[in-house]
Amino acid sequence: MSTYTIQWYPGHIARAERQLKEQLKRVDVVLEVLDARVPLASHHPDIPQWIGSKPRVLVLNRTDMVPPEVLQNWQTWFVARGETPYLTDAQRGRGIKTLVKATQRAGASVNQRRRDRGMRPRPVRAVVLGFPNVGKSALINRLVGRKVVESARRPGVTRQLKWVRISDEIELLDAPGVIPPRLDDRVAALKLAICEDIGEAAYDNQRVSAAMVEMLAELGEVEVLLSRYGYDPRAMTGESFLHQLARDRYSADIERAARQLLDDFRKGILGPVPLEHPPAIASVGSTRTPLEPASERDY
Ligand SMILES: Nc1nc2c(ncn2[C@@H]2O[C@H](COP(=O)(O)OP(=O)(O)OP(=O)(O)O)[C@@H](O)[C@H]2O)c(=O)[nH]1
Repeated sequence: MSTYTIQWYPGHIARAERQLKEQLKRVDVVLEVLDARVPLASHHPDIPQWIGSKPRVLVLNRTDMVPPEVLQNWQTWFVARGETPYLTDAQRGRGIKTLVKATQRAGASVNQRRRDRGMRPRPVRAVVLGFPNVGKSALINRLVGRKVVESARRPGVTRQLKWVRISDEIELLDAPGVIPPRLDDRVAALKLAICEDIGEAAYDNQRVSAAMVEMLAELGEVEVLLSRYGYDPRAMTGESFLHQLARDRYSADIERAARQLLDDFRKGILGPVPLEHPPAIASVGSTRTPLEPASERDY
C-alpha cells in the first residue's frame, strides 16, 4: 500500500475534552455517533470509560453513503453483539423520529428515579458525541427541527459545548468532535482522513488519495473507480492511478487530482462506498468490548 503519514493535533481538542468531561457528569444519556462508512474506525475508544454506566444510544449516521445491504450487515453485527444501532441520514432527516424515541426511552429511568423520590420529572439530558465531522450538529438540527447549531462540510466547526432544548422532554448537548490523544492504528487513521473525520490533522492529500485508491481496490470497489475515471486500479499502484489522472485531466497537477479524488469520495460522487465491513460474525460472543475490532484484518 502507498505510504502516508497522518499527523494528529489533539491539543485544542484536549481542552474541549476537559470541559466535556465536566458536563458529562450532568448528562443522563449519551448518543454516540459513528460514521456508517467506517463504524469501527469512528468509534472513540475512551467513550465507554467516560460514560460509565449511563445509557448509550448508538447512532450510525451518513447511512446514505453506504449501500443498504452493507447497512443490513452492520445492523446484524451490532445486534449480535447486544447493541441496537439507530440508522440516520442527518442530511435528509431520515431515522430521526425513531432516534428521539430511543433517547426518551433511554432517559426514562432518570425520571422514574426522580418520581420514586417524590421529585418532579425534568427533561432528559443527552449529549451527542463522536469524531469530528460525523454529523453530530446536523443530527441535532434534525432532532430540533430547525437550525440551532452550526453544521458544515469541514471538520472542527463545533468549538464550544452548547445545550439545546429539543422538547419539554429532551435537552441535548452539542459537543466538539473528540479524537483520541493517540491513534496507533494506521489503517483506521487513514480511513478517518479519507472520510475527513479526523479534525485538524495534517496529511498529504496525494499519499492519502493514492492509499484510498488501493484500499478501494482491495475492498473490491473497482467498478466505482473504473466507471468514473476509466482506469482499473488493479492494474496499477495508487500512485500511478493518481499520476495518470493528473496527466489526463488536470494538466499534470497531481495535487489537484488528489483533492478531486478525495472530494469525489467525500461528496458521495463515487456513490455509496463503505470503507469497512462487519468483522466475521464468528467473533460474536467474545469478551471484547462491543466495538473493539478483533484485529486489523477485520476491516
Ligand atoms: N451525506 C450526508 N452528509 C451528512 C450527514 N450528516 C451530516 N452530513 C454533512 O456532513 C457535514 C458535517 O456535519 P456536521 O453536523 O457539521 O458534523 P459534526 O460532527 O458536528 O462536525 P464537528 O463540528 O467537526 O464536530 C455537513 O456538511 C453535513 O451536512 C448524513 O447523514 N449524510
